[in-house]
Amino acid sequence: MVWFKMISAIEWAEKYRPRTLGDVVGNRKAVQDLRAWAEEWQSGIPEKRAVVLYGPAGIGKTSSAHALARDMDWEVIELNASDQRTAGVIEKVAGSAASMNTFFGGKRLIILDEADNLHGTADRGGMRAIAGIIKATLQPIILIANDIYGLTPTVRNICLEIKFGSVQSRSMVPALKKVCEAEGISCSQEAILQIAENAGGDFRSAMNDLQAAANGKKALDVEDISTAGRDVKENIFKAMQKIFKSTDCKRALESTYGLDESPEDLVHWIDENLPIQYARKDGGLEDIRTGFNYLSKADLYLGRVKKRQNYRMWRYASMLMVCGAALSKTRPYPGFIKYQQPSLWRRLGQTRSRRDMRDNIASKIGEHSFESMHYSRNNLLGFYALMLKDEASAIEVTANLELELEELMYLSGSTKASKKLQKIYDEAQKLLDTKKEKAEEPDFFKAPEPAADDKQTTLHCPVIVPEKEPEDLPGKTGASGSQPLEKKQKTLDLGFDAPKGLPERKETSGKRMPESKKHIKNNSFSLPDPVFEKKSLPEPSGKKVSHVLPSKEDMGSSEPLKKEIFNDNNKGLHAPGIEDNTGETLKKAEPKNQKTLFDF
Ligand SMILES: Nc1ncnc2c1ncn2[C@@H]1O[C@H](COP(=O)(O)OP(=O)(O)OP(=O)(O)O)[C@@H](O)[C@H]1O
Repeated sequence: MVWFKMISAIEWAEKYRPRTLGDVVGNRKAVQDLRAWAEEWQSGIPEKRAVVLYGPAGIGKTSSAHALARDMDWEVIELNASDQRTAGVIEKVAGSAASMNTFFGGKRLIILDEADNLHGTADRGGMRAIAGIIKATLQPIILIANDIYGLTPTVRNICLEIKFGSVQSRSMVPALKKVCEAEGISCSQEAILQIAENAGGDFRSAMNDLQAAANGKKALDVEDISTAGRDVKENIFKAMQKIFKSTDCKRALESTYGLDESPEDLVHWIDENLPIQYARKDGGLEDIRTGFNYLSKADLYLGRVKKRQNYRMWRYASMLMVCGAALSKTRPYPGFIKYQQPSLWRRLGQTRSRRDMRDNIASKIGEHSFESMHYSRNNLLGFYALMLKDEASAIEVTANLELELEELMYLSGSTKASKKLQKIYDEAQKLLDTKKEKAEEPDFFKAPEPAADDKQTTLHCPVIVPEKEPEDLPGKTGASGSQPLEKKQKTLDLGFDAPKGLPERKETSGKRMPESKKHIKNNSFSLPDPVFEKKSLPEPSGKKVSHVLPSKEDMGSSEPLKKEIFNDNNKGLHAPGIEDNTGETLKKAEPKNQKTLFDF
């Protein structure tokens, strides 16, 4: 039954999704601004090539974007949160859609839903990719976000910001009525009003509530509507009122049962509001003192719960904090009090984004300097901040760490993106682009990087492998013919494909290599560190042969290596060096009954 309700609830919100901008309920100004921006696109490229629609959930942001496309007769390309939205994917999908014209010359609207939530903050590159696409786009782009501050300042600067507010309940009523009529349900005015008010500005919730209440009914009355509020905060404020205004311990306790707060959270609420509520004009602190006395006892139980993981003791903690706070007053405290959220949470919330920023930068520094994030945060942040004082080194640092503009602001201690910082940032981007281009440039001595989807891996070894199969090579026994060719062919990473069947070169370290070092590694003149890995390759017969990869010394000359590789086909296709000096494989050289520490 519950399952059925959930499925059908989704259906109504979808079924009555606004088709045109005229159907969007409320937010008239936002809709107007959106339409005006779209009209600018009809006569060229507007100053702001993208808009960001932001505001709480369920108020019609996504619907408005789609309705606009329908009104303007634009194609839509959408990248929503369920898609994988890394920088690469964004560039590939949105970037190519933005840079190309449509077949018939019409416009194509690119919608990026939940733009403030690109894989949390893990993919900072995604935001940079978006900024790049917006700056150059030939097609209109709409970003949708709940939290405008979830976008980087760079992206916000280049977008037209359009705020969508909560839908007022009086605007919802006529729209909900229409739905009732369309569904053939007679709904009382009070019932509709109740649903609209319960929704707290979220029109999607109102639609879902209406459908849930009307399920299987022909008429809907106010009694059919669940009056349970949606907003948890409203409940906690009511609970505060019951605790501080009455001396009925039972009622006060009951008011906390339905809360979505654990006793550990509740104690913060009481702790915050007790001195506000029991403050006296005559300066008497007696009630506050008694109240805190009970809170400290409740805190002891909370500590024990944590220590012993015995959650049964929560009940003593709750009893002490709630009843203690309610009964500690010696006289009534009438009048309205604005109860507050625990300031500790507020403070943590306020500094959270800055702490996140600091940690993000520290991890970039850590990666760059091969130090831990913790060490970089405590010891290196200051040095890097000093390096920003000089403009030339600031550009280098920004590029090397791939800092975002706001990270640059943080590290340089600036509260706003000054022209100087913007210049440093732009120069760093240019530097990064040049580096990227250089890395992509086909080098005479460097083989092209294998494509991402190409399952080939390469081994670093300057070997020249003939394009043709080594049929005409002397000493070939035809093993390659009998050996099945693997699709995931492994090659030597000196730029050339290795013969089929060569053992795969494993990454010996899990640590990510910085770009600069990768570049050196990819140079065809650089040799890899020797890799002595035992690998088993299937022999044509199905038997396995153990061997190791060639050592650095063995790979000093490409010509003998080439020959050896192909001359050795009859030995199970292994590269030179797979045998040790005695001519035996390392595996064979291992003493069979070698004792280990555990044997003693
Ligand atoms: N202003 C509105 N006018 C008409 N219908 C609306 C409005 N807001 C929400 N709805 C209804 O709620 C559903 C969800 O709306 P929509 O997806 O546009 O919300 P949203 O603001 O983009 O929310 P989210 O941020 O969660 O994606 C729509 O299918 C539609 O039925």
